[in-house]
Amino acid sequence: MKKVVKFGGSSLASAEQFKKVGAIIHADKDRRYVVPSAPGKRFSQDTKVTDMLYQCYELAVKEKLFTEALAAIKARYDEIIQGLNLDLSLEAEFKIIEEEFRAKAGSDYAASRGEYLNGIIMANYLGYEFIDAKDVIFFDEHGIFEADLTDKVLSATLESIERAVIPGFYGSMADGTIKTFSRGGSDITGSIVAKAVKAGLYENWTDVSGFLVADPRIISNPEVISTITYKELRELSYMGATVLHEDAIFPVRKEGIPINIRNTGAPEDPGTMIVKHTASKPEYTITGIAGKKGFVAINIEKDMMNSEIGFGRKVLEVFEENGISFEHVPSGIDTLTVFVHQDEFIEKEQRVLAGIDHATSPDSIDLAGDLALIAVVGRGMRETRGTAGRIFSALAHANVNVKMIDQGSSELNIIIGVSNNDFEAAIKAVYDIFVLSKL
Ligand SMILES: Nc1ncnc2c1ncn2[C@@H]1O[C@H](COP(=O)(O)OP(=O)(O)O)[C@@H](O)[C@H]1O
Ligand SMILES: N[C@@H](CC(=O)OP(=O)(O)O)C(=O)O
Repeated sequence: MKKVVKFGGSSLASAEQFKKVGAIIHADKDRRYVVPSAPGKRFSQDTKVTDMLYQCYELAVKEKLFTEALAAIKARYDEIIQGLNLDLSLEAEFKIIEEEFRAKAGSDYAASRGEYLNGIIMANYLGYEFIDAKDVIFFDEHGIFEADLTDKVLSATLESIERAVIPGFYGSMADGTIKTFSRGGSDITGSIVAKAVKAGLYENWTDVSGFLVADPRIISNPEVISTITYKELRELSYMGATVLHEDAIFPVRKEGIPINIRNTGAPEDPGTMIVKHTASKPEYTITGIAGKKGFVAINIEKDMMNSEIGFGRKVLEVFEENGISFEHVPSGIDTLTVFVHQDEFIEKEQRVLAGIDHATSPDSIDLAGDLALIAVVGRGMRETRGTAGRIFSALAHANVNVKMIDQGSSELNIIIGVSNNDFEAAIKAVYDIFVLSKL
C-alpha cells in the first residue's frame, strides 16, 4: 500500500523534530511520498517561517532594508542543516530569493519559499527525489486550483518515482507565477498527492494525538476522536478546528482514501481516522465542538416580510455586490438576520446598510457585533432525542446568553451564536455535558 505523509510546521521546526520525522518515515516502507510544511514554532512565543517570510517581503515591497530579516530566515534553515549534519548549502537559493524579493515577485512567492526550502532539506535528509510543487500543482489565471490538470501531471510524474518529497502549500499559474493555497494549505497538497498516487492512506502528522473533541487551547486534555466522517470533519475544521484545513478532504473524498491524523511527538498513538462512512458509533452523542469569534449580525425587520417574494435575494445581493460572504441567515416571519465576519464587514458597513435600505425599504435594521459562532457536530445527534435541549440547559447553567440557534436539516450540526465574551464558557459547558457526563 502506498502512503502519503504530510508533516506540519510544528513537526519540522528544528533538527530534533526532523530526526523524529525521519524515524517515522523509515519505520514504514509504504511512506513513499512526503509533503513537508515550512518550519513552524519551536516554542510558543516563536515565529513560523511562513510569517517571517511575509514580514520580510513586506519590507522589500516598501523598499526598506530586508537583508537582516532574510538572514534570520536563513539562520532557521542553517540550524536544521547543521543539526542534521547534511552536506547542503542554501547559499545560492537565498541569492535567488533576495533577487526575487527586490523584483517584487509577490507575497505568494515569498511565503512559498518556506515549504520549497524545507522540501529541499527533507529530500536531502531522506535521500528521496525532490519535486518542485510549481511543476505539478496548478492554478488558473484567476488563482483557482486546477484539479484535473494537476491530477494528470502529478500522477504521471510520480508514477515512475519510487520515493519523493513534494513541498506543500503552493503551485503555479500558467505564466509561471507562484500561487499558494490559503493558510494551512499544505494539508490540501497532501490530499492532492494522495489522490494522484491512489494512496491507501493519507497520514497527516501534527503536534496532537488526533482530532480532539474540542480545541485543546480552550479545554485542557480533551478526548481524542477515534473515527470521524469527512462531513463531520469539514464542519469542525471550517468552524475553527485548525488541525486540518477545511478543504483538505475534497481530493481524497472522491476516492474514499482515509486520512489518519497522527502525533509526531507520540507516533505510537493511533490518532484519528477520517473516513467516508463508518458503522462505528461515536463515543458520545456529539463528535466535536469548534467555533470562531468575530462575527456581526445584521437584523432586518419589515412587516409582512414573509409575503414579499424575493426579499432574501435582494438582501443577499447587497452582500454579494460588496464582496462579503455570509455565514448564516436565520429568519422569522418579519425578520431576517445575516451573520458575516466582522473584519470583512466593518469597512463596508455604511455601503451595505444603505444598499439594504435602498433594495428592501425595511422598517428597521440593527447591528449586533462581537459575536462568536459555535458548531456542535455529530452523526449521533440524529438518533438521540433531546440533544438541543441538553445543549441549551447546559448553556443556561453556565450563564451563557444564546443569541442565535441554527440547526442544519442534515441534523449533523447545531450552530449557536453567543457573545465573544461567552465563547470559552459556552464551549466548556457543551464539552462538560456530553463528554464529562458521558452522554
Ligand atoms: N479540535 C482540535 N483537535 C486538535 N487540534 C486542534 C483542534 N482545534 C484546534 N487545534 C489546534 O490545532 C493545532 C494543530 O494544527 P497546526 O498548528 O496547523 O499544526 P501543524 O503545524 O502540524 O500543521 C493543535 O496544536 C491545536 O492547538
Ligand atoms: N506554512 C503554511 C502552510 C501550512 O500548511 O503550514 P502548517 O502545516 O504548519 O499549518 C502556513 O503557515 O500557513
